[in-house]
Amino acid sequence: MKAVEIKQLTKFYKKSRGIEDVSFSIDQGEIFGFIGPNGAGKSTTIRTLLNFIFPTSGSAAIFGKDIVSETKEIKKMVGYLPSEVHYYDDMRALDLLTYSAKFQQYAHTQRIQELAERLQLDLHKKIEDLSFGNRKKVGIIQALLHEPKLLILDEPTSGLDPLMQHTFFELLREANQNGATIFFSSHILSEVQKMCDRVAIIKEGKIVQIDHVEALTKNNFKKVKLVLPDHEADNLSLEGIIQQQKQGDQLTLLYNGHMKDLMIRLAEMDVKDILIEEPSLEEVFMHYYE
Ligand SMILES: Nc1ncnc2c1ncn2[C@@H]1O[C@H](COP(=O)(O)OP(=O)(O)OP(=O)(O)O)[C@@H](O)[C@H]1O
Repeated sequence: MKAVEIKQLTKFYKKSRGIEDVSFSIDQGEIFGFIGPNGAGKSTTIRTLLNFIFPTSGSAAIFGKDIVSETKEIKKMVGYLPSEVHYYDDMRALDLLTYSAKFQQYAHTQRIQELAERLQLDLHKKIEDLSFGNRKKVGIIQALLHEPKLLILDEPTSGLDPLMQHTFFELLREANQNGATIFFSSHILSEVQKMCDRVAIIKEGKIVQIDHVEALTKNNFKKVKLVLPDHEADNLSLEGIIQQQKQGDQLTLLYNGHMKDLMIRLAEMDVKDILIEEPSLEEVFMHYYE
């Protein structure tokens, strides 16, 4: 059974497009990245999965349960961190989390304390007195508290300082080692590259690519840095060059053609130095959006 199975899911807000014909699945135990620019449809997908909004057509299941008719069962298995955390401002963080734990039928006072300590959150402050980042920590604790089988995280690191991001990723890895599946939506590609096994790229409401992070960055593309003398041209024309940029005496190419063709072309040139490396997910990703 898949942790998440989405089949031709479509959501229109009246006439405007949210997502269209989205299909993919996430295996149990996977850390799955979901990336795309603003307005691509990441939150719409997540909100539909959690039954906050109804699909226009298509279907999806979480651990075999239908997202519309069996949402109650799904909620027990899912920890959700929204991109923006809104709470009752007048409550203390501790009271809110204790209330939330009771709601989930979990009396986990010790776990609340433990997570708050690791995230350096003062539980005795009122929500309204917490900074954006500290509110986010309340959301993280709430999502992790009942040790859910699936964690759905929408832009989870926004507002966290680098040290806290590190702690947060540690907590996620621990949850994953204990069996949790993680669905990680983000537009910060470096963190998706660091955390995720596979990634789906969404653009204008449609999935444009699904692959292993490693395959996306390793198999298809190479980043080629050439140092050229002044008399060489500022650009290179060769099939397979996706992008090129000249800075000083350095020409950087994003290339997905045959290596041999590139070698033959370079052999005709006066190349002073060359470096061939794997592009970052960001460099590959940007290409999908041009
Ligand atoms: N409540 C709504 N009413 C009408 N249109 C909406 C609504 N919510 C989202 N949309 C539209 O649906 C599309 C997808 O938006 P969505 O918020 O899912 O994108 P996103 O990938 O999460 O973007 P971001 O990274 O900015 O959060 C956008 O064109 C957006 O304008």
